[in-house]
Amino acid sequence: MESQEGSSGSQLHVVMFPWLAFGHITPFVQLSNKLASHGVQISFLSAPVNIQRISSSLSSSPLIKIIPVHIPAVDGLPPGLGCTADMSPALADLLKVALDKMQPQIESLLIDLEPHIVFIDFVQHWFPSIASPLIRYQNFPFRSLRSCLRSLLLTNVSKQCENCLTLLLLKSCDEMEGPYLDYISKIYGKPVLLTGPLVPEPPIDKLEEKWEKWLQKFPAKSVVFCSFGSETFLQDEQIKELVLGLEQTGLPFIAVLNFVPDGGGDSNVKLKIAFPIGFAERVQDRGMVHTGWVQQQLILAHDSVGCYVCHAGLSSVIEAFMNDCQLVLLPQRGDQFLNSKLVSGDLEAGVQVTRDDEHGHFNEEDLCTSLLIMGNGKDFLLKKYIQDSFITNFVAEMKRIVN
Ligand SMILES: O=c1ccn([C@@H]2O[C@H](COP(=O)(O)OP(=O)(O)O[C@H]3O[C@H](CO)[C@@H](O)[C@H](O)[C@H]3O)[C@@H](O)[C@H]2O)c(=O)[nH]1
Repeated sequence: MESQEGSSGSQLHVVMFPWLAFGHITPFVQLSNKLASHGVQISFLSAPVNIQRISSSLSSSPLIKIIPVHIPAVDGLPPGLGCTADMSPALADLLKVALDKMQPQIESLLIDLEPHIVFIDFVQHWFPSIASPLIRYQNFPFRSLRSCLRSLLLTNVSKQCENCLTLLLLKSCDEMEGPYLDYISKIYGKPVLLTGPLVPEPPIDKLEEKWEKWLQKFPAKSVVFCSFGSETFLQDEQIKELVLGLEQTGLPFIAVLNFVPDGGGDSNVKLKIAFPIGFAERVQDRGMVHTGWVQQQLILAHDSVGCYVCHAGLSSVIEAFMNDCQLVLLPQRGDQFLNSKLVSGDLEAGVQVTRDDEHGHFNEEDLCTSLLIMGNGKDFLLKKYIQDSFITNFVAEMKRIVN
């Protein structure tokens, strides 16, 4: 444990303000837990509807406080919503409008909280203009914790923001992508602060009985787990190829498939429509298809699971490494393509499914072939002292900046 005092004598206080989507909230939560265990005080801002789930993953440290923020009314946005998981993409755009209307609220919160540093996300383009006169120290990192190296970084940050930001904050480390991080620092002309990969702590809950009973029927490392995170959805045609590819391997599998939240329709019915004829009957003894949330970390940690087919969302990739699962990558959007290239190329720790050049589609053969290939090369993620050193260095850097 680090000293709780910065060299100025006051405790380092960080405000976390992620975009209202769990793919964004999760890494902020993981960073909060790690920083609190190194003596940093955290104020975590989110909509009331997210608080229960956030508090279930935040450690119970007295240094962490969750602060509910009010979602202002916007025409067309039903009251009470505050998370993209519950809404269509059109409503999620209105939620961004609501976020813009939060400026006076956030300004007074900052006056009350007096943080040293605020970590925000890609949507709060207005933040630097309200924060810079208020933050006690004028340097504050401004960047999503997502793995936005590279092209996303260029597109996500508006010019106005880019000029205001003092530092870039990235969920990464030199061991994974050192040369790219140097490149980012160079093209922006700003220092890059690294959190490390934010390897998660093992979950404290137990795997639901339904999954435990099903998984223990199969030998060690034989089951393929397939899922696409919290906000990535396949089209029906690609679902067909995916499940046919899984069938073709002859291996037992769990596939988790979700659909764009549009406020209507039963996902189980949508799933049946997407299946090839006769598929469910043919795989009934060795295949489970599920729609909805699952305990992903616990499934990946199960002895029977040996391979993970996923979208290359960064946390999912790290969780696969942690649990020594082979990785088969099917990136669908944004940084997932870059993560996938990094893992399958530079790190040689997974296999990216071949796609056609025109539409990026894969077929059942492509998936089946990738599933039969192996990868390795991520041992440093399993070494606790290395993971601890990332946060120790990160806290030291923050203290250096605010003093
Ligand atoms: O049924 C589920 C689905 C997800 N998770 C967890 O949710 C997290 C998902 O993480 P990740 O795959 O990184 O995030 P996504 O929300 O799917 O992805 C978004 O956020 C990532 C950065 O965190 C980006 O890399 C992706 O492109 C972006 O889509 C992981 O901890 C999973 O264990 C579950 O526990 N159960």
